[in-house]
Amino acid sequence: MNDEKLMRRTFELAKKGEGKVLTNPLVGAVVVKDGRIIGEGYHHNYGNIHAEKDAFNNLTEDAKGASLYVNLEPCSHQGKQPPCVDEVIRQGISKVYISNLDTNPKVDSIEKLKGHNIEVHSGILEEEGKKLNEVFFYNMKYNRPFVSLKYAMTLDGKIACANGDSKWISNEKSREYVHKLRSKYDAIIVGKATAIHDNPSLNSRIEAGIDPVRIIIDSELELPMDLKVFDLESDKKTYVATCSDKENPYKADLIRCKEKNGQVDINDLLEKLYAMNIGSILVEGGSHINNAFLEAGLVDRIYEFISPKIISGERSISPFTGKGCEFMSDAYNFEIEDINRFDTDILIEAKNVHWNI
Ligand SMILES: NC(=O)C1=CN([C@@H]2O[C@H](COP(=O)(O)OP(=O)(O)OC[C@H]3O[C@@H](n4cnc5c(N)ncnc54)[C@H](OP(=O)(O)O)[C@@H]3O)[C@@H](O)[C@H]2O)C=CC1
Ligand SMILES: Nc1c(N[C@@H]2O[C@H](COP(=O)(O)O)[C@@H](O)[C@H]2O)[nH]c(=O)[nH]c1=O
Ligand SMILES: [Zn+2]
Repeated sequence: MNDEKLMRRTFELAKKGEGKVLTNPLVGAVVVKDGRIIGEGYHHNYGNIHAEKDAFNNLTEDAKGASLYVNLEPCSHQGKQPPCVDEVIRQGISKVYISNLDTNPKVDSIEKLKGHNIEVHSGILEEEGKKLNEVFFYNMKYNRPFVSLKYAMTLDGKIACANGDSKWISNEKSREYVHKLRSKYDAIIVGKATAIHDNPSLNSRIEAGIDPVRIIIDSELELPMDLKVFDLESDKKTYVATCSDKENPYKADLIRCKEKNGQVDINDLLEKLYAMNIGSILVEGGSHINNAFLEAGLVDRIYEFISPKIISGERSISPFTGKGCEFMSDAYNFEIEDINRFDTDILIEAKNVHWNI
């Protein structure tokens, strides 16, 4: 087994924590002795034991003289968990292989490991490791949640007919993929009109799906009481983000936000969500909410499903509304990251050029 293969195994293990580690990183660890794996582990969920400790707990033999493969530099600070670096030293590990250094300013363990005569090799599959933990690295660098927009659009660039009907634009395979996306994101946001018109459940309806926290943006507390999101069996909560100071009429908690031009201030909402430990958000429309995020410079990625249908019409709804750019030089710039087919649909994933990790 070579180093890259073992590092890939740490990635696989790390992914088991997807949707559960919140603002923590996804981390997997493998302990190898004489060419054999003698322990594996991962960071299961926020606040819980770290990957290295989990791997040591699963050892089938003594780790003295073994090598540790871990996709992120072992932590060196006392957080919700004790520093992993001390446990690595205590176990008698002789070599540590790392994909990415931890950009958490509290973490700095390389010199300590070397000081204990432990050989350290970092940067193994560094780019893959970064991609795996892009949300964590983004959170560390920008101190706010990572935001993706998702919408399904016709060939002529519409997300709904003029009367608001949009069921369905994308096909079943595309919609199933959205449930996988929902499992990966900590929270999902929709606007008031989408909540009223579509009455969505905003959960993840696939096998082993993980529900995100649900947030509806409703400035004046004017939603009907019988929405599905208010009566959902889920281990995650539904919130209504508002700038009204009226009493809460809903079977859901309120997130009271600042007001901007008579509506919910999106920047303030994101600050509050980050303080609630929400590291990643999937915004599922509609066009006013999408536009509010775009204009606030808060769209980090777009998942655009395109379905080969045309509805035309001046009043049918586009993915983004608002005044729009006056000149092409004012356009928001994105970079295509990936293109995939789901039967008859295609999915374009595009990243805003304005961030990097
Ligand atoms: N094909 C697709 O992928 C999707 C299609 N859709 C379709 O889109 C349509 C709904 O879109 P749309 O009408 O644009 O409505 P939205 O769902 O975007 O909701 C807009 C409302 O959100 C409230 N709001 C609160 N704060 C803000 C803010 N800062 N900026 C903007 N809005 C704010 C406003 O009402 P208030 O101030 O009173 O609270 C506003 O009228 C539906 O027909 C739906 O079917 C929706 C999602 C996905
Ligand atoms: N999950 C993880 C690490 N996470 C690091 O520790 C921080 C969280 O610490 P705590 O509050 O104690 O859970 C997190 O921000 C990141 O820097 N480190 C590791 O050695 N291995 C792990 O598996
Ligand atoms: Zn740790």
